[in-house]
Amino acid sequence: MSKFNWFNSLRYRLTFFFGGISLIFCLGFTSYLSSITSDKLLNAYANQLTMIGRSIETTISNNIDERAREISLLSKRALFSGASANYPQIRQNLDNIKASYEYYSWLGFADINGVVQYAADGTLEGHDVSKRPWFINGKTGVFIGDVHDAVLLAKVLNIDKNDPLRLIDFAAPVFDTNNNLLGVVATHSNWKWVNTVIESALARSQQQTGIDVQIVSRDDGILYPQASADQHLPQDLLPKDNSSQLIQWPDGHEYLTGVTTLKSTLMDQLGWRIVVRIPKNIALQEITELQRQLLWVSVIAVLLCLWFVYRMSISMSLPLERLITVTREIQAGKEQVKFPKSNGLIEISFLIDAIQKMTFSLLSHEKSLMEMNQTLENKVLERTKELESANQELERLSRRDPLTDLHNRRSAAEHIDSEFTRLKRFGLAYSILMVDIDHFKKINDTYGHETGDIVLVEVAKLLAQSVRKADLVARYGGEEFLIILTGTDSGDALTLAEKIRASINTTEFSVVKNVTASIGLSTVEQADETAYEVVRRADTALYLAKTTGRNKVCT
Ligand SMILES: Nc1nc2c(ncn2[C@@H]2O[C@H](COP(=O)(O)OP(=O)(O)OP(=O)(O)O)[C@@H](O)[C@H]2O)c(=O)[nH]1
Repeated sequence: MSKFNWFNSLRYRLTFFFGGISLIFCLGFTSYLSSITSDKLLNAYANQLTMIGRSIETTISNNIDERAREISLLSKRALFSGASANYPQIRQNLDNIKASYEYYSWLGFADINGVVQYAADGTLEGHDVSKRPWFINGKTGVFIGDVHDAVLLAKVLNIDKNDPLRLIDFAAPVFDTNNNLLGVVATHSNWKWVNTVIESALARSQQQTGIDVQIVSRDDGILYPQASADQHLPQDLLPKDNSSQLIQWPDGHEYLTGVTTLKSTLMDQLGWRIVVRIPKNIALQEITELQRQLLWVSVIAVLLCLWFVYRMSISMSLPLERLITVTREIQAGKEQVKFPKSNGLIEISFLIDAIQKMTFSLLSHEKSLMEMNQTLENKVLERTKELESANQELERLSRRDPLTDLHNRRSAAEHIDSEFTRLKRFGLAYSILMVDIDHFKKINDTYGHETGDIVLVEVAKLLAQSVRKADLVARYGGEEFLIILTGTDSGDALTLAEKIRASINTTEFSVVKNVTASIGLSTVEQADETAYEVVRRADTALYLAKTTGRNKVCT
C-alpha cells in the first residue's frame, strides 16, 4: 500500500479545495464591501464637511450682507445733511445703531476731507482717516474691506496685546440732496463675530470632534482662527474648485479638506474661502472600525465555512473509509463484517451495495471452493488409502503363492538373502528344509488336477502350522515346499523335519487320504560363500531322500 499522504486523502482534499474557495470568496467579498463602504463613508464625511462649509459660508455672507446693507441704508438716510442734522441727534443715532449689534467696534462719519465728524461714543472724532482704504474706497460705493488689525482704534480703545482687535470694514458714500458727496459713513465690525458663526455651525454638526475651520483670504492668508492670523497657506494647497479632498497639510498630516468659496452679490471682491477639515485618521476611524468588524465577520464566516466543508467532507469520506476497513477485515479472513451505512449519496450507496454483494458472492464462491477442495482432499486421501491397501495387497500377492497362500519362490529367495546377511554380520545360523510330496503325479493322474491342488493346499496348511512364527514356509515349485528355520541349528532342524514328515504321513487328507513327503535338510555354514549353497545342499539331500525310498528326511 502506498504511503499515507494527507493531501491525497479525500477528506482533506475536499476541505482544502472548498475551504480555499470560501476563503477567497469571503476575503474578496469583504474587500469589495469594505471598499464600497469606505468610499461611501468618505463621501459622507466629504458631504458633511461641504455642508458645514456651506452653512458657515451662508451665515457669514448673510451677516456681511446685512452689515453692508445696514451701512448702505445709513448712508442713504438724511442724517448727516439738511436742517435736522445736528451733532447730538447724529451721535444719538450712531450710538443706538452701534448698541444694536454687539460686534460693532466703531461707527462713524468722515467728511469729504477724511476727518471723522461723528462717531458712536465720540471715538476717533476729529481723526484724519483720509488714507484708510475704507475711506478711499467708500467714496465711490459700498465697500467691504478685508479683515485687518485695528490701527487707530487699538490706540484709542486700549486693546489687550494678547487679544488684538481685528476688524472688517463696511463703508458707503453719503450724498446730499443734490447728489454731492458729503463724506463716508463706515463701521468697523469686530472679527470675533465669526467665532460665534463657526461655533454655532459646528454645534449644529453632529460630528464636530476633530473638525476645524479656517477662513482663508484670496491671497491664502489665514483670516480665521485668530491664533494663525499672520500666517499664509502654501500656494496651491487648496483645491481651486469647491470640493473635498484628502490633502497633506504643512504640519505633515493628511486631512480630509472641504473648501467652500464665499459667494455673495456684495462680496465677490473678497474671494474668501471657508476651509473645513478633519484629520484623516479621525475621518477614517469609523471606516477602520467598519473594516475591522467586516474582517471579524469574514474570519467567522470562513471558519464556519471551513467547519461546514470539513463536516461535509467527513460525511462523504467516512463511509468510504469504513468500507476500506471492512474490505481489509475481509482480506484478513474475518467472515462476520459489518458494512457501513450510506450517507445518503446515491453513488456511495451503490458502491457499498456493489462491494457488499461482490464480497458475499466471492465468500460464497470461496466457501464452495473450500468445500470442493475438502471433498477432493478426502477423496484423494481415500483413494490413496485404497491405493496403499491395493499396493500392500499387490506387494503381499507378489510374495504369495495364489494357491496355498504361502510365500512364493521370490519371497523365499529374499528371505534367504536376508538370513545370509544376518549370518555374515551376527553369526546367526539357520536351516533349510526342502519338502517334496511323493508321487504327486500319480495323485493328479488318479484323482484329477483339482484334487492335486487340494492336496497341495492341505500340505501347505500343515507345514505352516508345524513351524514358529519367525520361520518361513514357501511353495518353491510345483509340489515342492521350502522351509527356512531361523536361528535353528542342524539338530533342531532334523527333529522338526522328522516331525513334519511324520505329521504328513499320519494325516488323513480329504480325498487322497494318505500322502507322504520326502525332506532334504541343510544347515547354513560360515564357510558358505553364497546364500544358495545351503539351498543347493538341501536340494541334494532331497534328491537323496527321493532316491533312497522316499517318505524320509536326508541331510
Ligand atoms: N495338481 C497339481 N499338480 C501339479 C502342480 N504342480 C506340479 N504338478 C504335478 O506334479 C507332478 C510331479 O511329478 P514328478 O516330478 O514326476 O514327481 P512325482 O510324481 O511326485 O514323483 P516323485 O517326486 O519322484 O515321487 C507333475 O505331474 C506335475 O504336473 C500343481 O500345482 N497342481
